[in-house]
Amino acid sequence: MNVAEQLLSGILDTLSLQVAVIDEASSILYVNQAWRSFGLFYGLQLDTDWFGIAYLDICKANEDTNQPALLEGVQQVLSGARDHFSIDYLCHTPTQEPTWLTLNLQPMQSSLAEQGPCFLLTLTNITHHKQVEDRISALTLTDPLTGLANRRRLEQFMRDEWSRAIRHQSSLSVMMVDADHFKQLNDSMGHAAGDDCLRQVATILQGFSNRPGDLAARYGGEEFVLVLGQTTQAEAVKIAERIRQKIMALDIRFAGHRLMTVSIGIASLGAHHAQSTKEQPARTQWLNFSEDGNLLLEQADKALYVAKKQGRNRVEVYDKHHRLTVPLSV
Ligand SMILES: Nc1nc2c(ncn2[C@@H]2O[C@H](COP(=O)(O)OP(=O)(O)OP(=O)(O)O)[C@@H](O)[C@H]2O)c(=O)[nH]1
Repeated sequence: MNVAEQLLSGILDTLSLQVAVIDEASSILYVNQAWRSFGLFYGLQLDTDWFGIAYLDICKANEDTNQPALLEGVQQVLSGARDHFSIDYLCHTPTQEPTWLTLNLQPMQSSLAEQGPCFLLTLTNITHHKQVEDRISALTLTDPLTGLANRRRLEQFMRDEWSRAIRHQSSLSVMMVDADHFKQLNDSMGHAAGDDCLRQVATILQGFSNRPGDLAARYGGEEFVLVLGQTTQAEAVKIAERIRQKIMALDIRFAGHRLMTVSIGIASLGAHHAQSTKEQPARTQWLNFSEDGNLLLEQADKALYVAKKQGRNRVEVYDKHHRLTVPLSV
């Protein structure tokens, strides 16, 4: 090795990036030290002979990399169908915490006379970057005051739960919970005490969001939403009553001796919304609901409005006061 070759080899072995060079048949021609070291996590020795092993075979033998998008991308670069391929994947080794890697593959500028075209393959550890991304994404979906889901998260969740309920023809209930006379509470106790009350209401709602299909969210101001998957209207009414009682039991008094209470509006998607007719069987009607979870939120809000009008500190359901007007697109 001349000086330049020694330096180059030193540079490649100093990189924390895993580097390999493969040929058109995906056979490995070279791996650097970081690549060998990562092999240790799979129980391989540092002096494992990688030369000649087909990289695509390694990918196919491993659950993390045996995915159509990855295999196809690699094959496309090797066949010249594309000039670059990159993919992120989660890598599980037997001895290490799961690691996120970015795979990059591209043809090299120079090729070896006897090997034909060569391709540079790099694997970059992006675990830290992914963790930060997850934290940021969690923050953008959380209400900072109460720690509940925020409106953006609620809207995502509603879309998913709505389509799940339609797909499985299961029930789904949504309740809108609004603190009564909260302006007065703020005015008499101060904004900080108001914030504390909102946190206490949030804790109670969170306590009723126990299953994967449930979500407690702050809708805005002193208004909250509780989504209850696979919950009928009758069940939701019972839960809402318990919530109303629990909030009264906090015994928060303001403006003289007024007790803090909440009004609750409920809307549900359930079998009774899709009664069959001669012309159209129930199933067809169900599937004809527009794919929009916002409908339930709007209906719950209307029921809440009725609860407020009827004197507050009460639970109202949407279809008790309104005929359902879900459009059936026939
Ligand atoms: N402390 C506190 N108050 C808030 C927050 N967000 C909204 N509010 C207050 O909540 C009050 C809501 O007042 P209104 O919309 O008039 O409703 P209300 O007084 O509860 O009356 P009803 O809903 O009709 O019973 C306003 O005074 C807002 O300033 C918050 O994050 N913290």
